[in-house]
Amino acid sequence: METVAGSPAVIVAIDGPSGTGKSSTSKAVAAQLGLRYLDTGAQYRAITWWMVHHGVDITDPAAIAAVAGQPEIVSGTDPAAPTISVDGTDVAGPIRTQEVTAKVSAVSAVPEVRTRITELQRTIARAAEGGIVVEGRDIGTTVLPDADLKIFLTASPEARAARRSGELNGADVKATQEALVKRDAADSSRKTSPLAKAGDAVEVDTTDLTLQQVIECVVTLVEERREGKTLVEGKRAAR
Ligand SMILES: Nc1ncnc2c1ncn2[C@@H]1O[C@H](COP(=O)(O)OP(=O)(O)OP(=O)(O)O)[C@@H](O)[C@H]1O
Ligand SMILES: Nc1ccn([C@@H]2O[C@H](COP(=O)(O)O)[C@@H](O)[C@H]2O)c(=O)n1
Repeated sequence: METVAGSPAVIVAIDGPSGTGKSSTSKAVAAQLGLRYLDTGAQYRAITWWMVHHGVDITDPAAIAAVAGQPEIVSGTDPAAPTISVDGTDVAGPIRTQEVTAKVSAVSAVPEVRTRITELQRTIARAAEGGIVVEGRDIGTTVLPDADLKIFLTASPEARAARRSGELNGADVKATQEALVKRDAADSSRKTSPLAKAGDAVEVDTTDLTLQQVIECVVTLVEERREGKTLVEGKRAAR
């Protein structure tokens, strides 16, 4: 399978805790290299929004599991304009509220929710003929264990909180840090596909890097992987 530009298709998995730069990096890398882009956190937020909107008790995993198959979640994978809708409603704004952010870890820990969303993610990745960058928490470990390249982004909690509070117009950095550390702890300690670095992932600590430096680092890693694939395919063709 080849991309429009003639390069082999690549599947890139980017995981890491909150605020490490997964979305910003993944979007930019995908746009630069002509790949599709999937924000899997947006899908978990979308199903959480649906649960809240339908009055499902978020503290009751059985209640969440019973309706996990109902919402129809559609993700648009253009890195220049990613979209997310639930049952035909554009939820790009509502999924970013404090309420959804506070509840998403509980909903995403329910195994029935993960099975449903993981299937959706694999279907989207399979359909991306030219390749895709998929970002989340369990992409390299569970969703796409055969990805061509796995990256695990990290950054100190202080750096991540400063980035996030900048986004929230100078919100209290300490409170922001506590909230993201709490969410990471919940995501890392759940039983089903927790936030974790895959054994074969390349770890990039972004604490002291600018976003542009991280993007360049990941673009280089993808290009190297593509060159490797071209060599392997060339050898196969020559046999
Ligand atoms: N290396 C960096 N240096 C400074 N700011 C950065 C860097 N990387 C990302 N940012 C900024 O930090 C904020 C969080 O980045 P981003 O949303 O990409 O993180 P994330 O890992 O996807 O977070 P989440 O998992 O919570 O969605 C954004 O405002 C982004 O512009
Ligand atoms: N692969 C993933 C991606 C996300 N989650 C859960 O969704 C939450 C929101 O993610 P953001 O990237 O939008 O911050 C996250 O805290 C996880 O609970 C997940 O479980 N698996």
